[in-house]
Amino acid sequence: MHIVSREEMQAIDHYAIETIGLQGAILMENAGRAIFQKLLPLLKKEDRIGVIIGKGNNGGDGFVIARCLMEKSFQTDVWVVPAKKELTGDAQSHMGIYFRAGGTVRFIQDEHNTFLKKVNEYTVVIDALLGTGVHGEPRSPYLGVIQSVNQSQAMVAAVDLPSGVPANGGQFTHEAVQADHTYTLQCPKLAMYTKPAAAYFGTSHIVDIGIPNIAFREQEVLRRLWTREDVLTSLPKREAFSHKGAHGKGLLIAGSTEMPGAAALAAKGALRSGIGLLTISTPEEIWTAVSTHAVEATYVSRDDIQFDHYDGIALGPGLGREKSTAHLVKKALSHDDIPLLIDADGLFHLKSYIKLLKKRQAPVVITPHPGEMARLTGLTIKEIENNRFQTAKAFAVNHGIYVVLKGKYTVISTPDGNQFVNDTGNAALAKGGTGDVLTGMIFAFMFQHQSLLSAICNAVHLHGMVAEHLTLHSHSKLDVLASDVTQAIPVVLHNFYRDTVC
Ligand SMILES: NC(=O)C1=CN([C@@H]2O[C@H](COP(=O)(O)OP(=O)(O)OC[C@H]3O[C@@H](n4cnc5c(N)ncnc54)[C@H](O)[C@@H]3O)[C@@H](O)[C@H]2O)[C@@H](O)CC1
Ligand SMILES: [K+]
Repeated sequence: MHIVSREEMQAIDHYAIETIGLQGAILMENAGRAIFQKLLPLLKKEDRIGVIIGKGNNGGDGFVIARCLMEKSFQTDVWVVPAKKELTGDAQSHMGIYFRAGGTVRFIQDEHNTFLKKVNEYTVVIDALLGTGVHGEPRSPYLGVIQSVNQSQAMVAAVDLPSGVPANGGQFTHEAVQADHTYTLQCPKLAMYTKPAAAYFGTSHIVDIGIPNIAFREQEVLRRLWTREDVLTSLPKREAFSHKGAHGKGLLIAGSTEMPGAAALAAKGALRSGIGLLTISTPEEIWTAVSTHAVEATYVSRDDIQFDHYDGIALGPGLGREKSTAHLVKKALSHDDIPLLIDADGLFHLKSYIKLLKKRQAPVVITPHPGEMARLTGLTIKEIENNRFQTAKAFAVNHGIYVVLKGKYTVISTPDGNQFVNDTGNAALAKGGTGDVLTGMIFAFMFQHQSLLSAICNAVHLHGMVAEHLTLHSHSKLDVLASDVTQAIPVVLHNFYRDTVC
């Protein structure tokens, strides 16, 4: 499923209407009807429903929903913000259809006080005020209407976007509709996956309005959600006659005397995700501590690493930021025919050797959180958070690497500019150590998947699913530990494999 910016959505609508010939009024009919069908199971006969309509095409969708509600005899008031003559195009057409089908409306300008009273009596409000066409802070009278909707006790169902939320996300401080349900047309907009916009959507529903796939291909939308179906079709098969050497001989350079746990967690993540052979390079003082948790691994001292012996290298978790560990990053980068995964303190050192990235033959994957990304790019964390998609893509393309920008919706960017969004996981993962586990999972998958991209995306997806599994069955979001995540990988993998043919 694609994820689009406001400009991409407008271009896709335009292509569907002008090139394909699927008229805007038909798309609007599809949109309104499809939303109504999805909304129906949530409605009760005794509900008092207010449909609130703005001046653009979002309002037009509202007229279709209002007609569907009327046809099913729901108690509905339709409130219109602009004067009648201000409605144009497809919205005007659907207002006409609604009137000729027997519908009536009330204008907020004419009955402002009645509207304020009524909005508090509704049990359901349909927000069809503003959609992808909004620019900046909602102006009067929209802002006041939005405030009234937010103060009411009604269940609020937003059409396409909660009104006032910018489709592209980014920072905003103005008031916008706080929806309980948002019915997003055709495909998610960027706002659904960015802060603070994501918090306004309530439960999101994707509504198919019939725009043909060719419209997305022609607009070359390079961003999409990585779904369960993607995982099921790309999880690796383990061949019956395969041997340990066929599933990756990996070197994990991680851990320090202060942070032995990071090495253990990354190792455990890799071992639980099917790596064939794992060698861990940590300071010798902590071999015993780490090997208690990763008995299946072998160990090599930092001075004796033979980089060429491995199919891939992961480095960074708990490595430490001392100068003495920086040369390991340089060495790993210099062995440019070996795939490399860099995380945590490895990213700290990477900043000094960033020019080496472009010289490499084999792929590089980095897994920064916003703080690490800020340091790498020279931007602030706020700037990263406000432009997650743009900054991750620019960095991946400029340096020819895969960037896994972690967060509530982890964004995976490829060297050729494609982006994939993960929507699994929850706040249980907002703890030290869970990133180390993810590094291990990605590392192990790198050796076992047909494509590096599906290895990364599957690891991120499953890592999130493990958190969801734990909080669904046995833990609260508070008490999940990174080591619990490593322990629950098997049950989640088992469930996925049960659903595949592998
Ligand atoms: N043919 C299409 O393009 C389709 C569009 N659809 C709907 O149309 C929406 C987009 O329609 P529009 O482009 O007409 O835009 P909107 O309906 O989102 O709103 C545009 C109107 O709001 C005004 N406006 C913009 N910023 C404002 C602000 N800050 N304060 C107050 N008013 C403001 C504009 O002047 C314009 O009149 C989508 O979100 C979707 O709901 C659907 O009907 C499907 C088909
Ligand atoms: K809306």
